[in-house]
Amino acid sequence: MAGVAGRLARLWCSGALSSPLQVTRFPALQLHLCGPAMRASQKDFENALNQVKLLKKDPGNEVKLKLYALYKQATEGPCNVPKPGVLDFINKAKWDAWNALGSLPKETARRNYVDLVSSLSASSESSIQVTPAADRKQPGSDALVVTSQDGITTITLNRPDKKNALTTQMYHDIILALEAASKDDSAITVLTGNGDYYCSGNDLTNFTDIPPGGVEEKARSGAVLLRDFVDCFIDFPKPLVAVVNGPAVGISVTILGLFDIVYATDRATFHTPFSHLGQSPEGCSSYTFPKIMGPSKATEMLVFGKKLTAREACTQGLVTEVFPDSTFQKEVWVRLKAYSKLPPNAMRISKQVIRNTEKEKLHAINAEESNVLRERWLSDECMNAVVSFLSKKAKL
Ligand SMILES: CCCCCCCCCC/C=C/CC(=O)SCCNC(=O)CCNC(=O)[C@H](O)C(C)(C)COP(=O)(O)OP(=O)(O)OC[C@H]1O[C@@H](n2cnc3c(N)ncnc32)[C@H](O)[C@@H]1OP(=O)(O)O
Repeated sequence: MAGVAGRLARLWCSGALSSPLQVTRFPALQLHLCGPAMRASQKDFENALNQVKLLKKDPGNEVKLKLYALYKQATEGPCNVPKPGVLDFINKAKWDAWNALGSLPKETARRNYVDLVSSLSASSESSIQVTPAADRKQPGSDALVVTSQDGITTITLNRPDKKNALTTQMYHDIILALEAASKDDSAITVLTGNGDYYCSGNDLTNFTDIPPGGVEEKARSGAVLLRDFVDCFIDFPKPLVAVVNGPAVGISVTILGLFDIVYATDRATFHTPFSHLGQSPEGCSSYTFPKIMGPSKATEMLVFGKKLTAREACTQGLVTEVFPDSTFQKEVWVRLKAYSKLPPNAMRISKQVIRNTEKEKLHAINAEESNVLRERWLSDECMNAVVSFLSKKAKL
């Protein structure tokens, strides 16, 4: 990521972004390239600084790095701090982006910052998917699709190119979708994935999006988000079904212990490589997995990262039933449509009778797991694993 941002920033400085394609992608540059010395006043710059806080859509890490670099260049001039160590990957990415601006004059950096923010504000206003976080009722992006039909609300993870890895926005949106589904008139709620994967777990680029408070602050807010996310599954009042359409990794596996039914294609696998990633179990799996499959099988999965096939997961009790991939969708949906016609109140009450005795305990376990993980995220073991993945040196 640092490389891409650095290359982008270097191109920007060199004026090479003047081709029609690049001007379309960064419309703000058009102003900068076509007019001689269009100046940005200090007031324009301050307005842009305020505007950036009001962006409705997360512009992504590359753009944020660029904003950071331009801000530093505009306020302090060329990069004047020592290069961070190789393991300090977030500060190094920021340093790279700033350093790549070379001797770009402060005034030009200010102008570019103002133009970039104004292009972001324009595209953010024209996006119909986005609503302010505070009153967001629908998913904030198309990475999550929620449909309701035949008494079933289906929440579909929709980032097939990224194996449905969960961004922070998606955690928020799943929370909102579950809250809405708990109150709508559907009888059953389903979580599934689009594409060949069910879900590859936490999106590891979540680790690169560091707030001004630094990594500690990120770990703290990550732990709160994790806890809120898992709490929603613990409290979900209606039958909750996972339709596992392909391999599942990390948190998408651990929360299965909180589902009422798990249907899986025979192509699915179940993998919780927490030790490999320097992390520790979440989703209440430290409690549900030993309970479901016994402590030693749970240890193989959660401590040693043993990957289970769908049939193994079914034998261990994590999966309810396995279907041949060729008939998976058809068989599962016929089954679910039939179940959704059962009296909804009776189903809800029966679920609660089955689950309620454990709720308090599960909330306490969730809180503890989230705290432990917060510490883990700050460990060298975890940081090294994330760096390895992001620099394409490691895969599971
Ligand atoms: C302090 C931070 C807090 C943030 C907020 C946290 C809130 C809660 C956190 C809860 C914690 C959960 C723990 C976990 O879930 S651990 C599991 C994490 N997942 C992984 O480690 C999987 C990593 N991915 C892989 O190993 C492989 O991609 C794969 C899944 C085995 C698939 O391999 P395959 O060769 O088939 O496909 P590609 O690798 O080419 O993947 C296609 C593209 O998708 C990108 N990808 C896939 N998975 C992820 C992921 N988890 N995070 C980010 N990106 C992912 C992959 O990079 C490819 O992208 P590209 O096309 O741009 O190269």
